[in-house]
Amino acid sequence: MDIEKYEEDVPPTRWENIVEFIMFRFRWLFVVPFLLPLSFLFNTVFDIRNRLIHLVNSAPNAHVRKVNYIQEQLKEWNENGRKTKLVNARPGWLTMSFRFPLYKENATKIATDKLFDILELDVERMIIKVEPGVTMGQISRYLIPRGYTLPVLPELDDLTIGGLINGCGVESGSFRHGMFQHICEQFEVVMSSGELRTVGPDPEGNSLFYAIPWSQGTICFLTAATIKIIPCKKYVKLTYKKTSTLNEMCQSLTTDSDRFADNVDFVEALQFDKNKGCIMLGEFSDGPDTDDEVINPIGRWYKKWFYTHVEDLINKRQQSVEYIPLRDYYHRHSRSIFWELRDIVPFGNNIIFRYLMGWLCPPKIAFLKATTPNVLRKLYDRSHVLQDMLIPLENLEECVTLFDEEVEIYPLWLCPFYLKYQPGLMRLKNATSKMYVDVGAYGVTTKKGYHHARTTRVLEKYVISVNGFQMTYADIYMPKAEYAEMFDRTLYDWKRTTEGCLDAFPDIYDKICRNNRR
Ligand SMILES: Cc1cc2nc3c(=O)[nH]c(=O)nc-3n(C[C@H](O)[C@H](O)[C@H](O)COP(=O)(O)OP(=O)(O)OC[C@H]3O[C@@H](n4cnc5c(N)ncnc54)[C@H](O)[C@@H]3O)c2cc1C
Ligand SMILES: NC(=O)C1=CN([C@@H]2O[C@H](COP(=O)(O)OP(=O)(O)OC[C@H]3O[C@@H](n4cnc5c(N)ncnc54)[C@H](OP(=O)(O)O)[C@@H]3O)[C@@H](O)[C@H]2O)C=CC1
Ligand SMILES: CC(C)=CCC[C@@H](C)[C@H]1CC[C@H]2C3=C(CC[C@]12C)[C@@]1(C)CC[C@H](O)C[C@@H]1CC3
Repeated sequence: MDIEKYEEDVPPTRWENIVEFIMFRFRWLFVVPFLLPLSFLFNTVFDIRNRLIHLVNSAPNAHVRKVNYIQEQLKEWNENGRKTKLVNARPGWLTMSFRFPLYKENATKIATDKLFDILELDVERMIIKVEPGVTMGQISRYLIPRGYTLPVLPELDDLTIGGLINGCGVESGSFRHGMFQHICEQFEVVMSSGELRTVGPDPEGNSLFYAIPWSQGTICFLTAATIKIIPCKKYVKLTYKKTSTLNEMCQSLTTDSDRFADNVDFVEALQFDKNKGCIMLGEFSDGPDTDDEVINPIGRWYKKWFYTHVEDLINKRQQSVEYIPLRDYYHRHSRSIFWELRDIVPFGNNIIFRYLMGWLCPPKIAFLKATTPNVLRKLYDRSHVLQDMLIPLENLEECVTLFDEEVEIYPLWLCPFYLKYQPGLMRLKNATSKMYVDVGAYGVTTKKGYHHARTTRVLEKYVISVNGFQMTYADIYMPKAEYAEMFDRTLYDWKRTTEGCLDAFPDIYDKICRNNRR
């Protein structure tokens, strides 16, 4: 029996329960009048700034200066005797996870957060070179009007290149192209010595190239990444297919996740309860061929939240087809922050609210994070689930059944991705590339018997047993030895030893474990 004690074991007093309830139900009183306008203002100003930078093309010159500054910081740290650990300066409230890093408190903060510009687009080599602070929203806004896109472009606007490479990234193009790390061609990095290096999959330097993904900035600082681009079209022709049993979902998703299929560019599924689900197959398209076909610009402010639209469609028909503007498709889960906004602004999907205030949505995730009151954090600590488990597709049925038994949060996000056999932390144990699926559970659970830490441990143990991986932005309770069972540390440890990282950076486990995050 698991007898470990956790913070969440102390039950809230009656008074705390009442305050939590009020804060949870009425948080919108702060979010709607304050955070929505602030988010809108911030996004507008940042967008104007980016357009100006592109116009004057100052980013490449500024990049050299910014990298020099990082090197100077590291030189000084070396001269001072390498006494502290190194971390990125990006403040905790800006990052895409629920937690704040405690490990940054006494560390030396290196200024990678000043690097947030697009450096170069080369359509002959079909690559884009970007700084690590560039976000998915910035990239899609820049590339799509020029006729290109990233093969894997994760949905939330504020995810950064640095986070998706040093953490990980997955999206509906992943069934064909793999994870975010698999579309990267080169990394420009600064080592703890201050040395600037460019590494790629070619034999010279490839071990460093393969060691960086998932390493959470514990080997070197990423200062730029060169990423593959592909041509795109104006629309995605999206076919929604209802599934009526879990078994049907698993069978169909397996058949549909065919990375060699000519007419499928995106695969994603939503499971709405134990039985009902929807598989969505997307294809790049120039638009409808006939007048009967529907264009649905789902990103517009007055449109229903995407996941509710999907559920409505499958409640009416077994199969439907729509044409969605490409950028609207990529950011389909942004407006409702997957399904998190329903708890924060409960009337956010109401038609009147959408028409009047929808254009201000969504609130910036970073602002929500920075302003989460402590009382609410306690409630979230006890009953908010935020987990992405990456498991072989063949285990999907038992995994969803386990999620249903343990957390019972719907919709569940199901995103198949191709996992290449490659060196690095995500190395496959049986040396064969195969189709995996991300099972994502986001939201507050009311499941009886749910215990934030113990339930997560149950899920973690299951994931290890099927050679799966847990996304490291989420709460991780497994001990270090289990982490080393889940992830292959061979290359990582070798690189850390030979590149002088041991005294320079925290160990990866010390960055991701629950104890070192608030
Ligand atoms: C591109 C690249 C370049 C590299 N270059 C170098 C280099 O130049 N120099 C260097 O030192 N390292 C290098 N490494 C790191 C290298 O992966 C590690 O040093 C690793 O320990 C080498 O082990 P291996 O390849 O023999 O076994 P692996 O391929 O790591 O072993 C596969 C699995 O078998 C197990 N295993 C291996 N041998 C045994 C055994 N005898 N008994 C039981 N289990 C076993 C391992 O634990 C592992 O789970 C490089 C790695 C990469 C990816
Ligand atoms: N669809 C998807 O795939 C989604 C993914 N996510 C997760 O969110 C995270 C990304 O969020 P984001 O806010 O962008 O990133 P974060 O700032 O959270 O960074 C994630 C990790 O990467 C490290 N890192 C970031 N930039 C650099 C750099 N330039 N050099 C070295 N290390 C770096 C950070 O180090 P340090 O701790 O020192 O700051 C941190 O450990 C990822 O972990 C991803 O898995 C979340 C939602 C959706
Ligand atoms: C698609 C994948 C792989 C992951 C999606 C994860 C997101 C749903 C979460 C990442 C950061 C989370 C935060 C919140 C909701 C869920 C995420 C966006 C909050 C906005 C929830 C409310 C809190 O007060 C603040 C949280 C900040 C982080």
